[in-house]
Amino acid sequence: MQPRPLARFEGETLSWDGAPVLHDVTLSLCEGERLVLLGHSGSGKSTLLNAIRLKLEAARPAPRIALVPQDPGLVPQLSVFHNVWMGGLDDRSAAYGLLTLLRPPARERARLAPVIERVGLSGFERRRVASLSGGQKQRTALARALMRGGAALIADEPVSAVDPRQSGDLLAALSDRFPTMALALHDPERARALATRIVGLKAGRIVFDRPAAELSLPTLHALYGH
Ligand SMILES: Nc1ncnc2c1ncn2[C@@H]1O[C@H](COP(=O)(O)OP(=O)(O)OP(=O)(O)O)[C@@H](O)[C@H]1O
Repeated sequence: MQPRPLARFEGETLSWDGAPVLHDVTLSLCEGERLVLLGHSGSGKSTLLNAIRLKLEAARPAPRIALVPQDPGLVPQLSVFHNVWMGGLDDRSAAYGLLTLLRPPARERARLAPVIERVGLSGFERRRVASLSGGQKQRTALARALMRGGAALIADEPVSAVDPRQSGDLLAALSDRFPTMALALHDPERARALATRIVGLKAGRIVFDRPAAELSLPTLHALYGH
């Protein structure tokens, strides 16, 4: 049986405020795929991820999705624990949310502990996000997505601020958790290791959309040439 497309584009132009960014986009994201977008800064990776998110949100029934935006959208005044906990906010009542904000119950701390450990932030639970390094903030955002879970993950350069040794391990944690993923990455080697399919963007277009195993590193690096 063919995998089911969760999002599909047929010759679409993707724009911001009427200004086209990507032309003639034909693409689908199917269940079970790990789709990685590669291309120069400004080539439209975030634009395409945003369009994929909108398609997923518009589907009926809409799949549960987790997001790791480029600007991670953490609440800096709150602790690591609270920011991660917010990944599951809409699974709980408002009253329970308020209670947890005021005084995290032990069972909630225990529930989050494995996720916080998975991203290497054990011991940082009580630290305010404002006081963290860029990489620690990014790991907090990844833990929030892992906490949320869902059918699909959309992540925009989710490991850009962590060191290369950790980034492979963090991407593995994401692919263990999410059956379907669409990610922007900037590292062709990481992309090849993670992706089932890679989409290359250049000069306002998709220049290739192929299984990762069929793409050589020189082909991927050529995206960044002039
Ligand atoms: N929210 C937005 N509102 C208006 N224009 C936007 C918005 N986001 C992106 N753009 C524009 O779309 C074009 C492509 O940007 P986009 O962020 O999609 O590229 P990118 O490949 O993700 O870049 P980077 O690697 O630097 O994040 C740029 O010209 C950018 O100014």
